[in-house]
This record gives sequence, C-alpha cells and structure tokens, in this order.
Amino acid sequence: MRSLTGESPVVAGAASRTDKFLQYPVMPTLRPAYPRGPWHYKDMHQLVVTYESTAEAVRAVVPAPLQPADGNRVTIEWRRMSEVSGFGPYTEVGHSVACTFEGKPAIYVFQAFLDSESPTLAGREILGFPKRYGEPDLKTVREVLTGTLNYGGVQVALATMPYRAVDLSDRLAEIEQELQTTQLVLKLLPDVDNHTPKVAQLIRVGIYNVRLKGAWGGPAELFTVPHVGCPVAALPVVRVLEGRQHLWDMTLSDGQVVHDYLETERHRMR
Ligand SMILES: CC(=O)CC(=O)O
Repeated sequence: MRSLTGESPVVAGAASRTDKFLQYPVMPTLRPAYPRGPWHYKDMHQLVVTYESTAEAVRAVVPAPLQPADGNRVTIEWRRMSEVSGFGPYTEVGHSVACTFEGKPAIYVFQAFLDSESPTLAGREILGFPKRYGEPDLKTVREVLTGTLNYGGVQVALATMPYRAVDLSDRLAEIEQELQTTQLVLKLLPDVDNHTPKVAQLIRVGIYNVRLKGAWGGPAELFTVPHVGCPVAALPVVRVLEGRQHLWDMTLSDGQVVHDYLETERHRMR
C-alpha cells in the first residue's frame, strides 16, 4: 500500500518515530544521562597544587602537536562544585601539564576523576575530557584545606595547604586571566567495529563567564601513591612549586576542534 506522497506508510511511520527520538540529547531516551548545556558553575572551591615532575613522565602523556612547556610543570587540582545547573554538586580531581600549542601557552588535561556519573559522561562524550570514576574529596580539616583522592577505597593522592592563609585579592584580575588559559583535551573514541578509530581530535574546551571571587596562596604538600587503576603517581612529584585556593564561577558548554588527527592522516594519504 502507498501513501499519497508515494511512500510506504511503514517507512513514513518509521521516519517520524526516529525524529521523535532525535529530540533527546543522548541515550537513554527515557532519562538522558545528562542534560544539554550550558552548565553554570557557581561558588566552585578549588585547590590547585602546581609541581615539577620529570621530563620523561611529562613527555609520556603529551600528544603532538602539543609541546611540553619548559620546567615540566604539572598541576593537580581539586574542585568542589557546590552549585551546578543540570548536574548538581560533585567533586573532581583534574591532572594537567603545562604545554604550548601553536607557540602559545596551553594546559593539557590528561586525566580526571569524578564522583558523579552525569558530568563524567557529558565531559567524555561531548568534549572528550578524560574523566573516570573516583572518590575525590575537598574539605577543611581544622586550619588545613585537604584534598584527597580515593580509588576503590584506597587513598592515592593527598594534598594539603593552610586554609586561606595568604590573601591574593590584589591579583584577582591576573589570576582570572590565568584561569582562562587555553585548555585542551584529547577526544579519542573507537568505531563500532571496536577497532577503527572514529574520533581522534584535540579539543579546546570553551570556558565562559569566568568570575573569580577570591584567591589565596601559600605552601602546599602533595603525596601520591602508585596505583595501576588511578595513575596519579605516574607523574612523580620532584618539587612542589605553588599552592592556590580559588573561589569562582564559570560556564561550560562546548568545545572547538583545533586538530583532527584522522583528517590529517587522510590528507597525508591523498
Ligand atoms: C561537562 C564537563 O566536562 C564537566 C566537568 O568539567 O566537570
């Protein structure tokens, strides 16, 4: 049987059923794993420890065309997100290295551990953030701001610094700029044959509406434990360079492909 448009009713019906499902941002359609952004972060508490690692360990995690910056600088940061639209509160540990991309400073995030599924999936599937499940915590224990990361109940990282000891209010504008340094991640996803690479892109993460409300400095200590499931100790601590605390707002929403490895490969083959 043919419809007036000449299409079989079965096919026409199938098309509209598909359209209905395309309105959802992501699976499962009954309750998508995460809502569409933008996601607004308010009153985010951050503990940042910057340290020097070894040249060999830094080189091992940095993909071309990025270049490790001088000084083998690595950053491990705890973020306690108290108020996030669409995701609710959660805590995250991010591990990054200072790089240059096209001759300009950039931060390359090579691993992150979160205690919440929705932002983990959104970060991975949309932006390509290397997020995995972990048990991070950031709290003030007496006069010490204390960041811990547990994996399967085992503590693999401990960072401490005096709570709000050195007020950096006179540097807020400069630090607010620093927080907007180009942030890059490697989005790597296989095709359904479970073999061929489907996506291999360097993504610049868009960070919007940054508002730094407070910043504090001071000495910091960092201790990491080797663990194959959560390799924070893969970039060993040679020397802690700086500890910081920030209280800030921002918006995450989208990213931009700045290097497409598969496209570059296809070009080379032509
Ligand atoms: C969407 C995200 O990528 C969230 C985050 O950075 O925690």
